This record gives sequence, C-alpha cells and structure tokens, in this order.
Amino acid sequence: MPMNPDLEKERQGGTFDVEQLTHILDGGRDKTLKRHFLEQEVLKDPVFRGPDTRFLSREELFGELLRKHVAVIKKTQELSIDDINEASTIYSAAMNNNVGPLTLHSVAFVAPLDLMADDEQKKKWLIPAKKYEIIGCYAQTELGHGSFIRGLETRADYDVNTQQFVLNTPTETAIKWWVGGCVAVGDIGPKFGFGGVDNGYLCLNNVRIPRDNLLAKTGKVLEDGTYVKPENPKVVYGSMLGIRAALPKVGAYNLSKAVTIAIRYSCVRHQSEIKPGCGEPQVLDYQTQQHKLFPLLATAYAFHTVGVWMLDFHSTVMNEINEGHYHRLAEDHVLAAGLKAVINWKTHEGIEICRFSCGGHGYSLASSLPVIYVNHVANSTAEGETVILLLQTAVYLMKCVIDLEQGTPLDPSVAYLDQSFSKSEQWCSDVDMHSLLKAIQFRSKKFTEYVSSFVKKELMATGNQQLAFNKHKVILVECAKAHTEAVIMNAFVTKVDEILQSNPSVGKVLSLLCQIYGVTEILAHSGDYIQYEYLRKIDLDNIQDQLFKLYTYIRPEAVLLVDAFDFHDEVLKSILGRYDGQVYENMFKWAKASPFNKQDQGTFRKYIQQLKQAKL
Ligand SMILES: CCCCCCCCCCCCCCCCCCC/C=C/C(=O)SCCNC(=O)CCNC(=O)[C@H](O)C(C)(C)COP(=O)(O)OP(=O)(O)OC[C@H]1O[C@@H](n2cnc3c(N)ncnc32)[C@H](O)[C@@H]1OP(=O)(O)O
Ligand SMILES: Cc1cc2nc3c(=O)[nH]c(=O)nc-3n(C[C@H](O)[C@H](O)[C@H](O)COP(=O)(O)OP(=O)(O)OC[C@H]3O[C@@H](n4cnc5c(N)ncnc54)[C@H](O)[C@@H]3O)c2cc1C
Repeated sequence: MPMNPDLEKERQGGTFDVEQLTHILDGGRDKTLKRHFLEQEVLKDPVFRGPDTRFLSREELFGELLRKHVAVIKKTQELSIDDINEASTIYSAAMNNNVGPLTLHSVAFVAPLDLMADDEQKKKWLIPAKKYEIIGCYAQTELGHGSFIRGLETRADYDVNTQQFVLNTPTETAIKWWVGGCVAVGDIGPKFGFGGVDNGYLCLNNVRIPRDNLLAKTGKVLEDGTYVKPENPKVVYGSMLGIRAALPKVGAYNLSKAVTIAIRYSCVRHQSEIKPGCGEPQVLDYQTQQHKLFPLLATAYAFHTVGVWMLDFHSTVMNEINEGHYHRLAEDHVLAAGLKAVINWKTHEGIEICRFSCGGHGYSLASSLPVIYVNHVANSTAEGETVILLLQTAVYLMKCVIDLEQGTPLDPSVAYLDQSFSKSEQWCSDVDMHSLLKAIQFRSKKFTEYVSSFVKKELMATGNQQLAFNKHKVILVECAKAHTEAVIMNAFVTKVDEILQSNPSVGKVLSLLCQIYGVTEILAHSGDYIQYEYLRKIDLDNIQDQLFKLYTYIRPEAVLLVDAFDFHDEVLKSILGRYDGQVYENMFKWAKASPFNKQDQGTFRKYIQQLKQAKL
C-alpha cells in the first residue's frame, strides 16, 4: 500500500538517524535485530493468526488469548528462549494490546518461587512451573483487604500431628479475590479491562497442605511448629517488589504505543483552516495539539529511560540479597513503589489524552487506544494501589530527614536532599536540562523539609507516628511524587548526557525532549517555586516561552521520534497508527468487516415492528 504523502514528507525531515535511536532504546543493535527476528517468528506463523480480538465477547476473547498464550509458550520453548525481555517480545507480538491469561503465572507465581523457594522446593515446583507443567497464581488479595496486607484474614493453622497447614478463609471478606489466572474456583465477573485474565475468587475450607509447601528459602516452620524468621522479614514482600520494579517499563511501553498512534494520526488528519482558502492544515500544526502530545512524547522517553534504570537497579539489589546483603532493599522498595505509582498513573492519564487528541476515531477500537487504556489502567491499582505505594516512599523520605539531622549517610537516589541549591541568575527561554533538574531536585528537597516539619509537630503533639502520618497524608503523597519526579529527571538527564557523547545528533533531539519534560514538570508546580522563592514570574514566563519554542524544534522530528519506538503494525494493531498512514481506507474496511454488520437484522425488525403496530 502506498505511503500517505503527509507521513512520507514527515520522514524526509529530521536531524537524527531513527535506526540508531531504536538501537539505543533496545539496548544495542543486536537486541534490535533479535527483537525483529522474534516478532517475525510470531507474525509469519499462522498459528498466531485469528479473529480481530476487538470484535470478540469476553468469553471469546479469553479463549482466543489463551490459545495464543499457549502458542507463545510453545514458540519460546521451540526457540529455547530464556530471557524475559525476549519472551515478552514474543508475548507482546501475539497479544494485540491485551494481557494474556497466563501472565500472572509468569510474573507472580514463578517469580516468588525463584525468590523464596529453597533448593528442594525449586526442584519440586520451580522447574515444572517454568515448563508450565504446573500453572500457578498469586492469591493474596481478599474480598475485604488488598492494600493492608497485615489485615488479611486467611488462616494457615499448623497441625503438628500431621505436619500440615490447614488453610481457611474463615469469613466472607477473607475470600481470596482478584486472583489472576485462578482457574480453580470461580471468576469474579466482568471488569473494566484485563479481559484476557480470569481474575478469580478462591474460598478455602480446611484445605490441608504439607508443611514443606511453605516456601522456605527465607523463613520456615520446623516439624514441632517453631517458626524460624527470615534474616530480613521484608524479603517476603519480594514478589510484589519484583513486579513493581518491572511496571515502570511496562508503563513506558504502553505510553509509547499511544503516542505513536496519536502523533502519526495527527500528521494524517487535516482539519479546519488557519488561512481561509489555504486548505486544512495537519492537526499536529496546531499549538494546542502539540501541547497535548509533545510533553507525552518526552514523557514516554523519560519513562523508558528510568524504567530500564529501575530494572537494572532492582536486579543488582536482588543479586546482593542472594548473597545475604540487604542494605539496599529499602531503597529498592521505595524507588519501585514511587516509580510504579507515578509512571503508571501519568501513563493512564497520557493514554487518555492521546485518545481524545484523535477525536472521534480515537474513541473507536480501530485506534486500539481504548484497548491499550483499559488494560493499562489496572496498573495504577494492581500490584500496589497508587496512594499506598507513594506513602511508602513518603515514609522513607521522612526517615531521610532524620538521617540528615543525625549525619547518617543517605542512599544515592536521595543524596540531593543533602545538597544546597541556589539560583541567582534570571532564567531566559533556553534553560538547559541540568538547571531544570536542579530546580526539580530543589523543589523535592524543600517539600520534604516542609512536610517533615508538619509530621514532626504532630508527632510531638500526639507521640503517635501513624496518627502523625495519617493527618498529613495528602502532602506526604505530594512529597513522594516530587521526589519520584526528581528520580525520573535525573535518570533522563544522565542518559541523555551519555548519548550526547556517543551519538550527538540523537543526543541533541533527546535533550530537547528532556527540556520539555523538565519545563512541563516545573510549570505544573510553578506556585511552589514562587513560594520557595526559587523562581520569579519572569523566570516562569520565560520557560513558558521556551516550551512553545521547543515544540517548534520537535515538530519536524515528531514522526521520526515515534518511528524509533519501532512498533510493527501488527504489534501496535491500530488503524490510526499505521506506519503507512493509510487510515481512512482501512477504517472503512475494518468497519465493514465488523461482525455487527453481518448479523441478521431480524432483531431490529422484530422490535421496530412492534412500534409500527402501535398507534403512534
Ligand atoms: C512465555 C510467556 C512469556 C510471558 C512474559 C510475561 C511478561 C509480560 C509482561 C507484560 C505485561 C504486563 C502487564 C501487567 C502485569 C501486572 C499484573 C499485576 C497483577 C496484580 C497482582 C497483584 O495485585 S498481587 C497483590 C498486590 N498487593 C499489594 O501490592 C498490597 C500493597 N500493600 C503492601 O504492600 C503492604 O500492605 C504495605 C507496604 C502497604 C504496608 O506494609 P506493612 O503493613 O507491613 O507496614 P509497613 O508500611 O510499616 O511496612 C513494614 C516494613 O516493610 C517495608 N516494606 C513494605 N513493603 C516492602 C516491599 N515490597 N519490599 C521491601 N520492603 C517493604 C516497609 O518499608 C517497612 O520497613 P521499615 O524499615 O519497618 O519502615
Ligand atoms: C486488574 C487487577 C489484577 C489483580 N490481580 C491480582 C492478583 O493476581 N493477585 C492478588 O492477590 N491481587 C490482585 N489484584 C488486587 C490488587 O492487588 C488490589 O486491588 C490492590 O492491592 C488494591 O487493594 P484494594 O483493592 O483492597 O483497594 P483498597 O486498599 O481498598 O483501596 C481503596 C481506596 O482506599 C485507599 N486506601 C487504602 N488504604 C489506605 C491508607 N492506609 N491510607 C490512605 N488511603 C488508603 C486507597 O488509596 C484507595 O483509594 C488485582 C487487581 C486488579 C485491579
């Protein structure tokens, strides 16, 4: 199919090599080539062809995705794929923006076995689980409790005579609920999205399991019932930590898809007139459209950068813990908590902005933006609700203030809290990314000190830390967000500095995105900068001008920047986001293919007929 002339023209501009940026995003040319190979292994294999999942009922969708997920597993076994990133490539190429039925087996059942099973248990369960000889799920949440783990009611009473645990969900609120991939007892019913996963309920009534079913790498129960505590009790939270550490990159992936669709479509879509008689411009030429999409384009790159960094950091900490060193577990936990919370929340807002920036067609499943949205938004609740996780990060920051007062060294990711910040010169409209980072770190430091003063005062008055925290939860959450933004900006600036050395043309365009991200973040909290007397109105006016100027620089690069995400059309599965931009012809073809247009109109006639018989 010929290329849409608008997109053809967009691809003749640009100042950087798209393929080199794709290699950087993938982690190197070899990784890109391997990803292409794996995608083609799926796209050329007829077993992965099937009905358009957007036309399927919930039951049909579950069945079709289960069929494809099994095919994904067989393909990874056939290709001897062990690497989770490579497995995810095959999975994403097959799932058409859905979450597959066996995802929880991989991310929430196999992972805890790897983390907390002793060698015997690994032989018994981890090896068969990795081969899918046993399929598992993660049944923690109950009807009455999800966030408050210490409030869970399920019981595991030890029967010393039989060396067994007797499991009970003693009350209705104790019923295990939301259990992804729980095909045993029952499904909790239709959901907002996540239609590919059968989230189940599980009632336990005197279910007996052997003592050695308790994963014993950390804590264990001896034959006489004595409980041997893990060296570090927090390790039992490790399986949640692992998924949280991975979710920032999942958020970046989903936002990159949405931005690709919205920016390509915004170049194909012509609407209204700027100069009468001069034809309808591309909607991406409107400043308002740029203001919707270019900060999100910058955000997708920022989130990808920090998502990769978080996974590396978490992997290092897990290796240290395997060697018995727990000193970075707390930092890992609060970084994963803050990044998972902020990135997934901002991503779900961003996907929605991408959807309505495509007008009516964004609302059609033909765009796939609704599919990406409803499957993504779960990540702001699942694996730790947004506020809950931000409070974890906030409590850690309050401890950092005390550490500072006591002269205790801070963890690297919060070292900036011990720095002094000053800004004397007036900002013009070309503030560099390092100055923007300093400003964002300054705000986080000031906010942390401000919130800490309130919490301390409350603590002095009540002597109860939980009460003190509970009274200031709103500003504690904002404090955690401010810190997390400093972590994101720091990762982005650090990566761009590195790329400026290795590939100046790519680095330059990424530095523009980094400035857009930083300026957008500062303008979103301009009041704080005035209140803390870090910026004046003239500074804010100048960086507002800078933002609009940056849009003009990014406009000719925009399509190339989303092309660099390198989503194959069959992976993106969006008619609005097609690489060739042939939207209208394919929208019409897709609509005509809808089963709804094929179904017998008898129903329609039957009821309308009643009206005709009535005396209207
Ligand atoms: C071949 C096929 C290929 C397949 C490839 C698959 C891969 C494809 C992936 C792509 C698609 C992915 C799509 C999305 C997948 C995601 C699916 C998600 C499914 C969802 C699952 C769930 O939701 S499971 C349940 C999750 N539940 C929660 O998160 C509960 C939240 N609540 C809590 O964590 C806790 O209650 C708490 C932390 C809020 C409170 O804990 P507690 O009551 O103990 O009190 P404290 O706050 O005082 O904490 C005590 C102490 O512990 C520290 N701590 C707390 N949590 C942790 C932790 N996680 N790690 C380390 N430390 C922790 C805390 O800081 C305190 O420390 P102190 O030093 O004492 O202060
Ligand atoms: C798609 C999806 C898949 C899931 N898969 C699984 C799974 O496979 N296995 C599993 O075990 N669970 C699963 N869950 C459950 C999930 O982990 C919980 O929904 C999540 O932890 C939130 O807990 P909750 O539902 O009890 O919400 P609640 O904690 O009841 O939250 C309700 C509101 O109360 C607020 N709140 C609660 N406590 C506090 C507090 N201390 N301070 C301030 N505000 C508070 C929250 O911020 C929120 O606004 C899944 C959930 C979803 C949506």
